Amino acid sequence: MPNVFERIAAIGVVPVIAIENPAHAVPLADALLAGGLPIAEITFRTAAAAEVIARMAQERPALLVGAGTVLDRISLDIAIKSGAQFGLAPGFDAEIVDHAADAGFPFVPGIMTPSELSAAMRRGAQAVKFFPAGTIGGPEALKSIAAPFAHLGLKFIPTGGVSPGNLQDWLKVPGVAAVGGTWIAKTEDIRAQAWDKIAANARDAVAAINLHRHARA
Ligand SMILES: O=C(O)C(=O)C[C@H](O)[C@H](O)COP(=O)(O)O
Repeated sequence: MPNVFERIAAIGVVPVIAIENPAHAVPLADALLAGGLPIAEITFRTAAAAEVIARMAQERPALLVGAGTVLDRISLDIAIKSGAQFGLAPGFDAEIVDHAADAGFPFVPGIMTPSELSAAMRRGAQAVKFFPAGTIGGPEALKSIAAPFAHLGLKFIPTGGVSPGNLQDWLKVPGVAAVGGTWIAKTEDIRAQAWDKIAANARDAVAAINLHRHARA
């Protein structure tokens, strides 16, 4: 069984989700699964996050459920208790990274500078979220920042400003395991229960990943 980081890399795209209503958890999971995208990052930006994670984890075990926007130890504990299989944060916080490691919980901290990358690496991170990817300077910025660390095998998940239009450029950067973004399952589409639209977005994203991988094979 591949570990969580390997599973994320195999899927190649992580939908970042802010969902408001726990009743939408299972239909959203089904839309993603129908689109061939068995992963969700449920952010702690809404009060519903823990309940959504719990419902998805219990009722749709085929979905790899991560907790996003984990900004403190309490959220981390709640994420673990709710059944999240991994966690992510937009920034690097050594206390949270250590707490996750102590709990044996796979965690992806956010970084935007070589110093943060270095600190994340020293604390044992295997993968980092490059955030806010577009604003920092796009794929060229990540290429430059990652170059001195390339021999260490660290994996990157650029997030923030990634879209269907630039996804291919991000995937070309060495070390990028997956891309992340909100475009697949937007809060307003979840609110409107636009499950077919979300499934279609998921399908398109998966197709773009596969196209890139076949072109390289
Ligand atoms: O919430 C977090 O923990 C984050 O890391 C932030 C999100 O990943 C970005 O807000 C993505 O935003 P888009 O540019 O709309 O794809």
